[in-house]
Amino acid sequence: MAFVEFRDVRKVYTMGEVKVAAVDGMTFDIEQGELVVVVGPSGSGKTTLLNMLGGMDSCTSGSIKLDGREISQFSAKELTDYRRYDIGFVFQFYNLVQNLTALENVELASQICKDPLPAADVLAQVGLAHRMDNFPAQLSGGEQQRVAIARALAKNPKLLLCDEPTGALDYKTGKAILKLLQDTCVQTGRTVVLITHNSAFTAIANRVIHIKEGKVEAMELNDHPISAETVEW
Ligand SMILES: Nc1ncnc2c1ncn2[C@@H]1O[C@H](COP(=O)(O)OP(=O)(O)OP(=O)(O)O)[C@@H](O)[C@H]1O
Repeated sequence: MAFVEFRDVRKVYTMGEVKVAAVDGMTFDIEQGELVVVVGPSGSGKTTLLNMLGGMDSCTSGSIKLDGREISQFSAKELTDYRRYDIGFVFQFYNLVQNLTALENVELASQICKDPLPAADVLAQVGLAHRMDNFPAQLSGGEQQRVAIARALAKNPKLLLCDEPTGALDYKTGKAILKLLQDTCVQTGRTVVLITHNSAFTAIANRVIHIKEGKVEAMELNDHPISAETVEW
């Protein structure tokens, strides 16, 4: 049994008379400790896939399992617990609380989960030991994204889900964030899923899932991922 199992998953949105199959029969596995890049053009269903995996949206049919548990059958209460305890999210636009310091932003997440990691330690891990008492407005975009990553990691989640985490950053800063996500995966064994439209990112992954028009077009395993430091786009 794989750590994550997607089996013939569909998500159909209905808008009046029109039905859109955002995810149209996807099947794939993810193993624990992998850095997975899900790549596909705009509108191919990446965010929908991530939202279902993260328990933010339900599937119309099919089966989604994480660590042997059938997410797709969860009640609303079970989904709340799943999002709270099992999943760390990183979004393109950081979503930090502006009137809390970096440390307080991370502590906020720790407060809602069972087995958090110490907020200050995680901030140090992402290279922000010297910026803990700063407010988001006093931090650069890359630093804010590091706080957001620390916030997600402090929950000690089973899965770290990242939706275009470098989308709002310049080239150099984006690369540093990719490196941080790759290091997190290699050094802590955390399973990281990153969605992107940038096919250059596939070179750093252990597993690449190519999606197109709501379907898995191809899946590759990469025995020798390159360091995020050397990736070019
Ligand atoms: N809540 C919704 N209601 C109706 N249609 C939706 C909804 N969410 C997504 N869709 C449609 O489903 C399809 C897939 O969308 P999704 O956001 O998953 O793609 P994406 O690959 O993440 O795109 P992008 O890279 O542009 O964010 C699109 O055609 C989109 O318009």
